[in-house]
Amino acid sequence: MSTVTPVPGPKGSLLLGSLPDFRRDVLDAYLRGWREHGDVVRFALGPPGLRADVYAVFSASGAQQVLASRSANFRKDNKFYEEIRQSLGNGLLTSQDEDYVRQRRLVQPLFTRRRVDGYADALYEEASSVVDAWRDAPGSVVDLSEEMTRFTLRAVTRILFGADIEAAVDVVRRSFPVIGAYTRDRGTAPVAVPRQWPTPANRAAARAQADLYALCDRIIAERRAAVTDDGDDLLSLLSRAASEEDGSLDADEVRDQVLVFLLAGHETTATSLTFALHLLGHHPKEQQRAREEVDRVLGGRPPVAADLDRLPYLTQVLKEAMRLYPAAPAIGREVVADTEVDGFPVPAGATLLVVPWVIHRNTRYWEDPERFDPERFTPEREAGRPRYAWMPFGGGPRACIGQHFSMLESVLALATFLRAYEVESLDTDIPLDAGITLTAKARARARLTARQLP
Ligand code: HEM
Repeated sequence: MSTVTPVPGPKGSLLLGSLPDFRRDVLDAYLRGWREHGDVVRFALGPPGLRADVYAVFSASGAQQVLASRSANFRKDNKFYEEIRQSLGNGLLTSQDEDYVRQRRLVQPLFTRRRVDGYADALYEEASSVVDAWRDAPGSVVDLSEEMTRFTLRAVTRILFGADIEAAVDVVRRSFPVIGAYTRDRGTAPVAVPRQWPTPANRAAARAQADLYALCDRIIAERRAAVTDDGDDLLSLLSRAASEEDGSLDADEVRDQVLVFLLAGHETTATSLTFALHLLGHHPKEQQRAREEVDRVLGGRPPVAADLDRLPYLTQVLKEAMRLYPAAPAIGREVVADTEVDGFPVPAGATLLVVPWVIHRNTRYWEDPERFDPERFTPEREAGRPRYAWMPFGGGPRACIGQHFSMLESVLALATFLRAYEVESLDTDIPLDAGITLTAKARARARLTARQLP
């Protein structure tokens, strides 16, 4: 007979279980769950009779089992992914089975290391135009979150879609937060009213979705009008696949793909960059060390892809920022066969969350976890830690396709920014929003002081 222990967890309120805690501050609810109950925790959400169990995994070994070694037992069939599918379509992030295999095979060539390294010039140009624009910032103060969102969105539309659509910034900034909050709320609600009902939340989400679809259609149409079919960016690749006779991609799939890459390709990296700069702006010593490395390695020349390996301290800073602020704070799955995670039983049909927000703070791997300390990522110290103790990009067969793109973009951008400015953060404790991704809920202001370029 098996001797597995039932999964512990908070009782929560009599009426709604842990749902009010999740609604109030889900990141805090995860952390408290881990502190009080351990590495695998069961949260009961909703009123008795409609209560849904959500299993949360807070250990590196558990994450590895769910995402990699036992990944066949966990699918993207959970409510949260279903909500994303409803809002953003069936692109590479949400698709499964044959659709997924076909889509991934199609876009994979654009994300090989060599190919991504070829985007370095464009990334540097976009980062330089941010640096130029900052010279006119009123009072030399900027909101890092707004600046980084604009930067990453411009970079992704230019590189992946060959488009320069300034209007995209407004539409995306207005629409994605609405979809994010809506997805999170419906994803945890015991019962959600049908999307077609004219409630204020449904109407706002439908409007946001329509605006995003219109934006994607416009990106696709403008691109079609502008070029022949020999482009080699994502949009050209998708359009060619759509016009092939075997119908390997239909028009909706092209739009869904554009939408997913628009979201996944910018908001996440914007969060990493925002918090990397925000943290450096509070830690002048670390900032100075990173800048000295940049000056030493680059001198006066623009950064190139090979500099990623030559800027180890800056990369450590970025990794530490991504540890403290993982852009995907929880990664959801549905359990499809009774199985065990870290020795605890999880039943088929349950929702399961792998939670980098907590794994990145688990004291089993991280001493004094709330402290900003890039030294944690020296090669020696990294080698002493389990692979999944740091996992902002997920892992296993569904790991992030944009990992190298994002790291290259962030390091080149940080090098470009730090070379031109000293950064002083003016806000502490930026409130966070954990919708589809983790974002700053308030401004993260920084005062910039221009430097004499070396
Ligand atoms: C800091 C930056 C980023 C973070 C933290 C991040 C995080 C993640 C995570 C955790 C997953 C796995 C989700 C799951 O297993 O359910 C994922 C998947 C994905 N990411 Fe990223 N991502 C980042 C940047 C990017 C960029 C720059 C792109 C595109 C250019 C991108 C595109 C995607 C796509 C398409 C998937 C789905 C991949 C698949 O299932 O095959 N991401 N990302």
